[in-house]
Amino acid sequence: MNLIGLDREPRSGALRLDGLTKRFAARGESVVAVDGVSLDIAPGEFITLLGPSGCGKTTTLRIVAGFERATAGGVYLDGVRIDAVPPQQRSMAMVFQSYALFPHMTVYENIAYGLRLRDHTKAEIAEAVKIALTSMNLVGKEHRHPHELAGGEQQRVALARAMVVQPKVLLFDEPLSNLDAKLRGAMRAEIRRAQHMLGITGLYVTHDQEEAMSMSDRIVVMHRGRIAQIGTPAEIYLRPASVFVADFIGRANFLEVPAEPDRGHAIVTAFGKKMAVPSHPDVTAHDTALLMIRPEVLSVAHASREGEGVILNRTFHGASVDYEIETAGGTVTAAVPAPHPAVLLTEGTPVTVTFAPDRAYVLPRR
Ligand SMILES: Nc1ncnc2c1ncn2[C@@H]1O[C@H](COP(=O)(O)OP(=O)(O)OP(=O)(O)O)[C@@H](O)[C@H]1O
Repeated sequence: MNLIGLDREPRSGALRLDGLTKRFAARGESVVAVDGVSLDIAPGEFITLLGPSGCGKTTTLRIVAGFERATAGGVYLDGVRIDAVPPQQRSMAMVFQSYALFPHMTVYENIAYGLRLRDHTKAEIAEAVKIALTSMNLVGKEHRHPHELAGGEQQRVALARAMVVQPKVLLFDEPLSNLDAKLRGAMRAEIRRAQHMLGITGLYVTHDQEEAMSMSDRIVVMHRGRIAQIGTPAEIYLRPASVFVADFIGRANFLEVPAEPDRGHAIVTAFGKKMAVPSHPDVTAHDTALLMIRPEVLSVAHASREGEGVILNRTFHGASVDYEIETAGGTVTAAVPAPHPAVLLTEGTPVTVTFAPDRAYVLPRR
């Protein structure tokens, strides 16, 4: 998208959060919403703040946008501290869950709004809006008002309006929560495509782990105002820094096992077999640790004699089947690709339970 205002240097948009802390006074009590958050975001990177309700992600985003002032710490854009810069002068644009479109303006006027506030000719604006309309698949809708559009279309207008002014940073506050699941999937891809094409840095807030995983270059998992882990989606999913992260990102079985550390691995016994499993560095000798096995990592097969477990329950999901299995180490869930109906295992079936050790992970119990 070749929009106007491409006068900024191509690799700008480096964002630094340095020890951000935010305290709110609520009913005579002090609430620490954000607690020493430090983060470096590279130009053009797409970062997601992910965490449960109340973990401080929205407050962090609002501080970056300038809607909220940090109690301590600072925000830097391309090395310049911007805490005192008003929101509209930060070279950032925000996309909200509620779309926040101007209801009395047409699609065209909504998208053109930010450009009209700047020094652009009518022809430049028309050209930029046309490109934005095309790229967001809104051609033919330019004369409609927001209430004449579907939710997904409204969000595309909001996105076009934010991008057309060529900000250095795009901020997203749960922008897809009001859309149905299928549309959400399509919009994730559209947001990523547009953000990548324009090379704009993206900071995205969500509590939806699947959304974070499918969109982000890196995910920042937050817990009680602090960063619990920063990493690529794969790092966070496969090598979580804590039980909290493992549990929050997707589903996980946790088996309590004695563990002996051994060069980045831990020697554990699971389902009657001794094995070396990749291990968190904080697992120490003689620890009782937690062996994390994602449900899709477990293989289940009918045992001709006594197996490692017995099927307690089966849930058919279409593409996969969940089996709840009682084992000596506790009840585990296995998610296996849906087989031919004749091969579905039934309750009470004795089964063997196996997994590839390098697809599991040992965490300290803490
Ligand atoms: N204006 C405010 N006054 C008092 N407390 C606030 C204010 N804004 C947020 N908080 C508190 O700060 C904490 C973090 O809130 P925040 O909205 O940042 O979390 P969140 O992770 O975005 O949650 P959600 O997904 O529910 O929006 C919460 O305990 C919240 O109640």
